[in-house]
Amino acid sequence: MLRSSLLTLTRIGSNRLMSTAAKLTTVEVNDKTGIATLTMCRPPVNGLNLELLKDLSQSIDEIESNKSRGLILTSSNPTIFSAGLDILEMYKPDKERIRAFWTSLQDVWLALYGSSVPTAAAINGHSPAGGCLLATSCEYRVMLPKFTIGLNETQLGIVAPKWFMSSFLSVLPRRIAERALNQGRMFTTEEALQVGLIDEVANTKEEAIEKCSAFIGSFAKVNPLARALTKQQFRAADLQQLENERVQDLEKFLFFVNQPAVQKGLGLYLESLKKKAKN
Ligand SMILES: CCCCC/C=C\CCC/C=C/CC(=O)SCCNC(=O)CCNC(=O)[C@H](O)C(C)(C)COP(=O)(O)OP(=O)(O)OC[C@H]1O[C@@H](n2cnc3c(N)ncnc32)[C@H](O)[C@@H]1OP(=O)(O)O
Repeated sequence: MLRSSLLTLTRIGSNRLMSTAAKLTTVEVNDKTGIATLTMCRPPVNGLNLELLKDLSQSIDEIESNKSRGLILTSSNPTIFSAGLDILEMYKPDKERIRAFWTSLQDVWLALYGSSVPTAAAINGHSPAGGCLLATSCEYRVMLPKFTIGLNETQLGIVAPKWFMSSFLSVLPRRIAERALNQGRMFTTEEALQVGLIDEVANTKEEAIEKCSAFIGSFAKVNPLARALTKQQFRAADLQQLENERVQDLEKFLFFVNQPAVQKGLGLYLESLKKKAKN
């Protein structure tokens, strides 16, 4: 398979480390637990661009087909889980590339939210927008203190599509989810724990991974097929909705993102990020 030819396999202690040639993600399988840790490593902020999304897709597929016992998603950056979609993909976009970009984001969501293996996110840094989408696509979340997480799209003058809302709603009560989305609210770790957006707090990345592993281990005595089918039944309606509307969803995104007012807003937001970075 093409994927195999892109992979290098290294052994670190009892762990197997698989990394893609471009190294935007690594997959490390713990030989004792059989759990795969999928790490995003795209400096400076794990912005989800086309290449990172393609890597994520391939890594999730790899983990599914290797029959790992579970998947833990995390980041190699010590303060940022993911800054969400790379705004440079949406600002003054290239016509063909932006289509591939959005289609890859749909692929990642379908693969992660619909994954047959237990999934958990070790959120070791800030996790706005697309970062929050990835975290809420997993079944369990452990976050480090003093970071923020949420769907802040309305703050940028953009709208979270229905399937972003599905992930959010699979975690939060409807009333809290609706208000937070309308406000574009970012929750601190403590607030996120209080509303149930995350499940646990850990003091270090290692501790977060241990807690994620313990969650995945809680299924050890459950029949894997029964567990996977039960999870998929819970998520089937959300997944089917995007499967049915993929093309319309892409066209809606392209129409929306190409509106002059949206382009202007994205340009101003990028400038503000760059100014902040300089100060
Ligand atoms: C009705 C139908 C609707 C249909 C659909 C319509 C619309 C589409 C919806 C699209 C959905 C989008 C979801 C998203 O994910 S949008 C992205 C949202 N992300 C953010 O708002 C995060 C912005 N970033 C930050 O808040 C911070 O950078 C941080 C992640 C908290 C990290 O802070 P810090 O460590 O201080 O780092 P800096 O801020 O200095 O950043 C370093 C560097 O990285 C650049 N950068 C940061 N985030 C992004 C990004 N998301 N995309 C591109 N670039 C980013 C930042 O500009 C700095 O760059 P320079 O070093 O070059 O200055």
